[in-house]
Amino acid sequence: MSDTHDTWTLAGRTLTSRLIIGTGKYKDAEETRACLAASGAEIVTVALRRVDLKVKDNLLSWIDRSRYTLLPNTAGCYTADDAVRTLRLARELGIADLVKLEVIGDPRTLLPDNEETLKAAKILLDEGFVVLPYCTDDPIVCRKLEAMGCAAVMPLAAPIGSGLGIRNPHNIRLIIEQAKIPVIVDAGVGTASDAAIAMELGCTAVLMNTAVAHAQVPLLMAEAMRDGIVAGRKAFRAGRMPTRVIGSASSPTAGMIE
Ligand SMILES: CC(=O)[C@@H](O)[C@H](O)COP(=O)(O)O
Repeated sequence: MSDTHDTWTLAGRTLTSRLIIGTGKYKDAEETRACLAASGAEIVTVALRRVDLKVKDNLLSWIDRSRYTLLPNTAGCYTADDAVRTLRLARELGIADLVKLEVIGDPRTLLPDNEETLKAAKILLDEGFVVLPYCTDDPIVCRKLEAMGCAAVMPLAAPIGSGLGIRNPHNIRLIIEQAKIPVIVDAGVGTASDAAIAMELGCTAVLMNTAVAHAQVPLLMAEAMRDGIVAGRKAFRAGRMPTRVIGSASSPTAGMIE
């Protein structure tokens, strides 16, 4: 079955790739560009606070804006005020109105601060930003973010950079069941099977960075993630067979030679 028509929509954009990729932690510009291309991603996210705007050859300049939709993010922000200020700056620089809101609650775990995230989301939505918030895998927080008008919800799989994979598939399932907007698993994916599981659960897309950038061979992992997401999505659409605890013969038993 062709995947050509299995598109999804985010804030009015029609997208084919269900992988959103980060741009941090790569060795250099060449590796960044090669991995982005190999991942097949159409949206790439950039941590605004880590871009050195004083330098001409900065991370932003490595990204072909005619090819990718740029999703500025607020990585490194610990309060709603910080995040809002950072995104206002992005708007002034003409970077984008489609933004990933990330407000971190603690430098050790890098877990999101939901209270500050909700506060920042309200301000940003009032100012006309299209907000994609990173949050815990909490169905209630996701419901509130959706009700406020966020364009998607992005619950974590596990802490940023942990590579632990989906820690609570049950919560992700609950979030998907209730959501009328895209559910994008963000952070903590470690390998292609994690991304496939996210898609098999019914997520709309997956956002990742470290699993590719810190793989032994990042380029190969970028391809593996691309393929894992396609496989997981196909499996979701195909529908898993009913599981059973006892065996069932693969070949028909009728007419079997005695
Ligand atoms: C790139 C980005 O936005 C990160 O803050 C994000 O949450 C990705 O997490 P991983 O690095 O664990 O994939």
